Amino acid sequence: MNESSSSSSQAMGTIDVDQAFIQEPEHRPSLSTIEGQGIPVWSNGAYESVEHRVIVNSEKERFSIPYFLFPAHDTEVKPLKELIHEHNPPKYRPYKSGKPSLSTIEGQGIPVIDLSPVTSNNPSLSSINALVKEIGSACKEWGFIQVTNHGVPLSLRQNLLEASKSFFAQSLQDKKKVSRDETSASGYYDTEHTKNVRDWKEVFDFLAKEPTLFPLTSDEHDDRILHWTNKNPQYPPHFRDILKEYIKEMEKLSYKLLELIALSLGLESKRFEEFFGDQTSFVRLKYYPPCPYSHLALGVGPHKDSGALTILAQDDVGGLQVKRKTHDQEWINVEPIPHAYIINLADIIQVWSNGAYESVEHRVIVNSEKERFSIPYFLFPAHDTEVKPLK
Ligand SMILES: O=C(O)CCC(=O)C(=O)O
Ligand SMILES: [Fe+2]
Repeated sequence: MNESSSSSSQAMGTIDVDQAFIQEPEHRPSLSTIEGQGIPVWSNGAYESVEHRVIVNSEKERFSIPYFLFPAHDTEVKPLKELIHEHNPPKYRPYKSGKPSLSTIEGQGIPVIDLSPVTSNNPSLSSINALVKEIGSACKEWGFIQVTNHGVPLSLRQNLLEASKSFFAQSLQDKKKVSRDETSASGYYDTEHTKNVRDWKEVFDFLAKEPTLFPLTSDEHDDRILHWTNKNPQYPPHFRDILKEYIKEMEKLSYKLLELIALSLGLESKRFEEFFGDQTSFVRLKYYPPCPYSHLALGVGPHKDSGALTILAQDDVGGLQVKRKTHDQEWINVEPIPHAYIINLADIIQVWSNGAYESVEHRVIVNSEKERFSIPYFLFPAHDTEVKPLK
């Protein structure tokens, strides 16, 4: 099914696997066994592999002896060219055979930092200094942090999560009433691609500032400015109010984080504030439907965030992975910690810090059974900020 027909006629949960969702081999989620890849690929999908299972018996034991026929490890598995023609274009991309290495590991390691020194009353100077140090090493070594005692009311986060679930549970037709369009970057869409591969997700974006000023073109001599406003879904009730309240909390938290990051770099605590007067930040509600092709698709392909930083709430399903910066470059699971926020440094902090703090590659794997919700807040400076290393 091609992309335009899938996006216009069906909700994502029911889409057939599509070339556009298939990840390059090196980006595929890890598999501990190979499934459905030999004959189905060679036959260009004419013969599909079939899901099967073994039930157990309460009284009898059972023995079986499968023989798993695998080709040589260096076989390039792709549809046979005799089976490809105009009416039957290739359905799979080539990949190397062999048992894929277990490419993700359980993730202890991503630092968890308690922000109470900057969220409680009357903190001591020494506790703030210790926190700044902790933030500095987490930024250098990981670029990803989980923070607790961040000051964002739990009830507000839960309300927004519930509102998000109600919104995405609507029919595609209803969601498309607030589709993103050329008049504003705000709204619903389900066709985002990361590095030319379509993500298995739906999103709803809501701008932090109304209007958000954005240049019409990227030409620096063109000073025509767009004034973006938000799409306002009628359902669920109070959606907009909850979003607005949540954004206020994200702003507060982001200013605290910017101060800590500035101090950890040896800068004045308010050094970054001037860039955020007319900020172009936005909150994104994300819905990852269960994916029957979880070994081929990703919720979000490997990428780095392009803003200053991202403050992310994830539910308890898991799926976010970070590429560890150390020599092994392993994908590490970012384990859900109830009520914590995940902070990741993005490209603009990397530039401001002159490379001291790098933005880090991450991705989201999908789950074959469970849906997942997450809420990133992308902190971006004003559109006319000239992003360069601070002198
Ligand atoms: O959903 C997530 O956990 C992370 C999403 C993400 O990385 C992004 O939207 O940039
Ligand atoms: Fe991201």
